[in-house]
Amino acid sequence: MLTAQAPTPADQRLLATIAADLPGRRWFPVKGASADLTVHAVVPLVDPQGAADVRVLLVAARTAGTGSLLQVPLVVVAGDDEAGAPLGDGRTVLDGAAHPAFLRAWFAVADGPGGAPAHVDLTHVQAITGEQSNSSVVLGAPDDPGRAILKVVRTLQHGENPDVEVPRALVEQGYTGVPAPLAWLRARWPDVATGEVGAGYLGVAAAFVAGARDGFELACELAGSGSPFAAHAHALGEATARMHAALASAFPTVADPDGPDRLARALLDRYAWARAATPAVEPYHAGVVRTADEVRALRSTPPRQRVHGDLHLGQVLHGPHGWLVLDFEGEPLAPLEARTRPDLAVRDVAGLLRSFDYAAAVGGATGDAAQRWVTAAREALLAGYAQASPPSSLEPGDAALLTRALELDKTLYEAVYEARNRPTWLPIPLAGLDRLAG
Ligand SMILES: Nc1ncnc2c1ncn2[C@@H]1O[C@H](COP(=O)(O)OP(=O)(O)O)[C@@H](O)[C@H]1O
Ligand SMILES: O=P(O)(O)O[C@H]1O[C@H](CO)[C@@H](O[C@H]2O[C@H](CO)[C@@H](O)[C@H](O)[C@H]2O)[C@H](O)[C@H]1O
Repeated sequence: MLTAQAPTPADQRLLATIAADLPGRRWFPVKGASADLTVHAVVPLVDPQGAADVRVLLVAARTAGTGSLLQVPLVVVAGDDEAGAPLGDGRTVLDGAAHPAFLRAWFAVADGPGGAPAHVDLTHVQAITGEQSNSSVVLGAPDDPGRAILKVVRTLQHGENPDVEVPRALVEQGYTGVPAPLAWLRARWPDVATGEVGAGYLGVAAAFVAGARDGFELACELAGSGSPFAAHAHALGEATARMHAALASAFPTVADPDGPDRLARALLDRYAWARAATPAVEPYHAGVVRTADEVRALRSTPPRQRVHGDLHLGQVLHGPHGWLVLDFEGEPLAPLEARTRPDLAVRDVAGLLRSFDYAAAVGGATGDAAQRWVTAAREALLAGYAQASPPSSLEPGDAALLTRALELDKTLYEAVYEARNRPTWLPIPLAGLDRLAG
């Protein structure tokens, strides 16, 4: 495992050169607030070919109320390059995430069964440009059967990375609904607030699924053209049920006698967290309290188990053999401990249901047509999930209340996510709050 080093004045100068560019990047976690950026540490990666100078900066980003540690891989090359920023000394600094020198350096020290993919052409790289919180790069030429995709984690945390731990456990179970992890890179660095040194993941590479479509792009396209998504949604419901069964056999499940009370409190806490982050949720307070009261009156909730934690259409791929699930990191805005805790499986179903609202809105469906598209997709997803799950211990009315409460919980989270990351998308969760708690 690598150990981060103290930054040099040259690293602070590198950051100063690119700092103005960072807040505009999709992965930058706090939009619209002025962030104080400093290089906290540097991970020593070296290009084995010595073709360029690789600098992986761990940048502390502080704004009023939040603080993050961001991974910013850079490559410094001699001469001019219009893709980068001149350093004023005849050299240029480039974004490293998709640069062959960074990728060679990364794989030279990564762990895992595919740690040194001699068969993958690291000069043939393509950065993914979708709606993502991290930076993913596809490695290898289109006809290369050993293609991989490397995810460079942008917001770093100490601890296990569920995106490595969970797919590995599922693959060991013989489950085929996730791309197999091939390589991962860990490092030690001091915590920004306490200085305590801990270890965390900088990135993970997985087998690339060729010929697959991002579920969100597919759903937006179908919603926009007025084409149904119901058959896909039914299959996605079935795939989600199979994923939950595999997770329940790979990780412990726990009965939760205090489930209704715990969930009611969690919903109220979520509201308080969201209200502190954005005043836009204020009008829904009474609706949240009402739902929490209904949840508290439930007789029981199902046992808790390991779940995906942030399942939505952007986390699933529609491939030649059906749906595959990605990105087991849970909600990026939540602390790691909360993201790995056993939880209600129906939370993932609620996440997917929310996604249909997003796909209709972003895909451009409007009015009654949008409403019909969303309703058909919702019903099909729930039917597919129920069909492939063991019989529920809940009365149908209680199951519907649980799903609605978890949808409301997710929508409050989304309001914060959008306020921070994509303020122009905030109306999507606010419309959801109107429906669920208006
Ligand atoms: N194994 C894979 N094969 C093909 N495409 C993938 C694979 N993993 C991720 N992708 C694509 O990359 C996108 C981002 O991946 P994801 O793990 O969701 O990253 P993030 O944490 O940044 O949201 C996905 O939406 C998908 O389109
Ligand atoms: O995919 P991530 O783990 O980065 O998840 C975060 O970002 C998602 C957006 O990229 C966000 O999802 C929201 O937008 C999606 C469309 O872009 C939509 O499909 C989801 O339903 C909606 O929640 C997710 O909440 C956030 O944690």
